[in-house]
Amino acid sequence: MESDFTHVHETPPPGAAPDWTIAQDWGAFTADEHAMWDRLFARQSAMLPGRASEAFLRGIDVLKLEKPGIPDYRELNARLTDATGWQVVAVPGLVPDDVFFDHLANRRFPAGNFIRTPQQLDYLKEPDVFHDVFGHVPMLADPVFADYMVAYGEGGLRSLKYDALKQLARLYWYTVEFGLIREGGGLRIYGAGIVSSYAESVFALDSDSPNRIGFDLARVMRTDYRIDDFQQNYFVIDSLEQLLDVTVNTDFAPLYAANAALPPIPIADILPGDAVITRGTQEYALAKSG
Ligand SMILES: C[C@H](O)[C@H](O)[C@H]1CNc2nc(N)[nH]c(=O)c2N1
Ligand SMILES: N[C@@H](Cc1ccccc1)C(=O)O
Ligand SMILES: [Fe+2]
Repeated sequence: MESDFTHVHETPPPGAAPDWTIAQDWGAFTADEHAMWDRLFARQSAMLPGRASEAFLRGIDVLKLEKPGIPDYRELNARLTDATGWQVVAVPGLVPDDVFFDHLANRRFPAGNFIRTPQQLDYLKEPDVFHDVFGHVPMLADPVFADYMVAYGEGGLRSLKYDALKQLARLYWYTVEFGLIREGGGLRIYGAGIVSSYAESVFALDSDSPNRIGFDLARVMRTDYRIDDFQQNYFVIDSLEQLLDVTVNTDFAPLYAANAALPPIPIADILPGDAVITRGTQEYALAKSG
């Protein structure tokens, strides 16, 4: 998951290329860092069958992510490129928005080249290699989702021309990071921010606290989100094909303009036009707000 503040200075840190990439230097990861990956992988992969979308589970399999240790991108990218032409590139952390979008538009997924400490086990502010590679990369092995991510990158670069970054970031947040999908007669998870979190993988499907609302493009692009706690809303797509078709075949420019003239939708609100799957109690968020 990415945080709200991204680098405002445009120059890459020392040792990084102009596109902010660095060598993964896989040999430099310590036994403890590999052990942290294995601990996180074991916990998530034990609880995701039946919860994560089939596309996600297929990606884990195709990319052989069950192999112990932090994946070596030389091996991972050979499989990923075979599947959809994507590759993972190492970056030191959050990169500027335009740099991020350009990578996606060129089928390069930027992954943080560090792993969380035991103290950060259940939450950290910046995306580490576990969130990025375990959370995001399996979906990039799915051809439809892989095409969505390229289109998103291109759309991101376009959104900067309309000063509509915030609207586009909401689309990313409610799909790529925290998306749910109808599957097998129920709901499954495809969002990376959920699958990389044990607690939210339970909360997103089982809790009666959050709203679960059928995906609607214009509505999602107006809806604020949390960056520091479980989501109060989850949006549900019918299929990855639906997500790709709707976003690629809609010209966002008129949407950007229309939404800019309207106030953001408060996080927990449900609108009359919403396709409501769960009208949440928001008890979790209310309890946390004290
Ligand atoms: C969409 C928006 O630009 C978003 O915050 C980007 C910014 N920079 C990033 N940088 C990295 N490395 N990873 C990310 O997920 C993001 N997200
Ligand atoms: N259709 C969007 C581009 C886009 C495609 C797919 C995902 C997100 C954005 C536009 O007109 O800008
Ligand atoms: Fe993320």
